Amino acid sequence: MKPIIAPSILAADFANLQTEIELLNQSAADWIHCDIMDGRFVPNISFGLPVLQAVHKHARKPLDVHLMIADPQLYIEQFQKAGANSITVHYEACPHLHRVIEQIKNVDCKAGVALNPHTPVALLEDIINDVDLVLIMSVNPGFGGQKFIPHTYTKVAALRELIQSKNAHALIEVDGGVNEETAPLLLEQGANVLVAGSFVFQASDPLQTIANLQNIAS
Ligand SMILES: O=C(CO)[C@@H](O)[C@H](O)COP(=O)(O)O
Repeated sequence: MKPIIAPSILAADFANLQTEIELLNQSAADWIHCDIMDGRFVPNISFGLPVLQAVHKHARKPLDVHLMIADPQLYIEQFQKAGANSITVHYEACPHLHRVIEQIKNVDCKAGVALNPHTPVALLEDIINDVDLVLIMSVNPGFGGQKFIPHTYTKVAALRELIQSKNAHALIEVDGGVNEETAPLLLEQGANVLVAGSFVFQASDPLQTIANLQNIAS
């Protein structure tokens, strides 16, 4: 099966965001990945609700919202209203993760949980049947254009095993340093969704780059 490709607009030209969204509309991208950073959970600030609303006005693909924020439970309804189709919160930011996942589902969004590079997949054992996707960070969250952490391959394989052993249906999404070298190996280990920022937006031909990612045989 072809992977789901979710270009991350963190790497887009924010001064020409409408043009960048139109480009993704014309591309083979399946989702548009939106990275929300608050300067608290991660040491960077990206954009928030008004920008997401603006993106939603032009986007013709589902918005995959990745909340890299502290206290995400306070903002779930607002992000859904701003246009999110899926909302992913960090395991490390949610002492009451099950409750937040329910909150996301109650507003009819797909619910995801993200793991930082140091957080083991095994910690998801008791929540894996409740989530629609698991996002494995393959860089430390906060910045685009970082070097891929190779241990991610093992984590993807471990997550695939966990999902199979629990008869769960969560998608495996990988985010950070995805490119033509890392993508085929990630798919081999069982990844279903590839997030790519700089690899897409810094390419000379972003449309072809997205199509190539989607056509990698796993
Ligand atoms: O969440 C993040 C960074 O925290 C990612 O979505 C990055 O935006 C991916 O960027 P590249 O590594 O593909 O440039």
